[in-house]
Amino acid sequence: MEPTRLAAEREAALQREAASWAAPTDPELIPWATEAEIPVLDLGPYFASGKVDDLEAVARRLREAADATGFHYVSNHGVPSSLIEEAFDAARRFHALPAEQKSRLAMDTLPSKDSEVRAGCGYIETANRKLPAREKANMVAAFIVKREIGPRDVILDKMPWPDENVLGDAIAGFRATVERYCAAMEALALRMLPIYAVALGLRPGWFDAAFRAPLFRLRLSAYEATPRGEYGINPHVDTSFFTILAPSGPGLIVQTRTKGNRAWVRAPHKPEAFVINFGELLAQITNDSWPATRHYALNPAESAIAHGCDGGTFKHLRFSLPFFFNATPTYPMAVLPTCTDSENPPRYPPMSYLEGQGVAQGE
Ligand SMILES: O=C(O)CCC(=O)C(=O)O
Ligand SMILES: [Fe+2]
Repeated sequence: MEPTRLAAEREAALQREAASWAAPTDPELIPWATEAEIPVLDLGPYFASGKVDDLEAVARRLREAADATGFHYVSNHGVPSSLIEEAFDAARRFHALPAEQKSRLAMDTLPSKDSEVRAGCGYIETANRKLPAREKANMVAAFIVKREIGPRDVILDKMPWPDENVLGDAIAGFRATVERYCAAMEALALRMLPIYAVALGLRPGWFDAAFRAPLFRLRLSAYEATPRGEYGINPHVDTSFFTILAPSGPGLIVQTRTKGNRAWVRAPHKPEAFVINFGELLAQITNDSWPATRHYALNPAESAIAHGCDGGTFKHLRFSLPFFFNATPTYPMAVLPTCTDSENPPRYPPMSYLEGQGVAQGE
């Protein structure tokens, strides 16, 4: 079957499957994850020394996390907390702009000459049915930019940035901050690749060739208090290789699969750490041995206030900054040699992100 058809069919199958995930909208019904269920990988020792022993130690932890639950945090990642705060502040200032200004940057109304380059970028308002497209609305607003070096030349310059000349102080420095945050996230993602390679039984530089011109997408999301019975963002898996997520407060719910038993748990908020979600591209090359993380989010502001906490730094709004990280979008990604054998043949033909997950993402 043609790879793109295959990918489209996979997305359709995934949507059907997602409809059957029993994901409670009331966070009170969901237990908090234990430390064992969601391990924190300390990147500090390996990043500081660059030594093989430290690489192998953190890779072992990753392997355990992947086998046990398929989800983890990273701490001592080297991204300054001041930059993360600035990025949250940029998100806050963007979402505080007048609705009329934001609607000029709306994802589906951008000029057609840029529509291919800007597919999936720009502003989506709250109560949208995009990303993911599901029956229930996503009670989240977002501003999305991406960078894709390659034939389509999707550079940050071509993103629908708010006009700082027109909007003045309210948004001054926004683009510079977002670009600095993207650069820091990309550098972190690239530094994490050897850990992923070693955890998968490969040499540290295994992923270098596939990630020469990585595609990334950054989303600045704002969740108002999620009404009862609704989702902030519907249950889904990310299309990425992995996603590095910074939430401003609690509200992320993930499905663990401890000893094969799937269970929804509330991910505790760890301001000093990033959350890492495995995406579909990683699932593809691991022959589904590292499945994409099922997750959703809501802003439990009301329940947080009832429990004597103000819902995070930003009171009633919850912000999150997911950085979706991918290989070079045209690079054919084959199932890894360590994830297949004669009894477990590859489930997927070599397929680039653009031929595969990118189809469902509307690239
Ligand atoms: O806001 C969150 O914690 C998760 C967001 C998310 O899953 C996404 O945007 O893909
Ligand atoms: Fe996600």
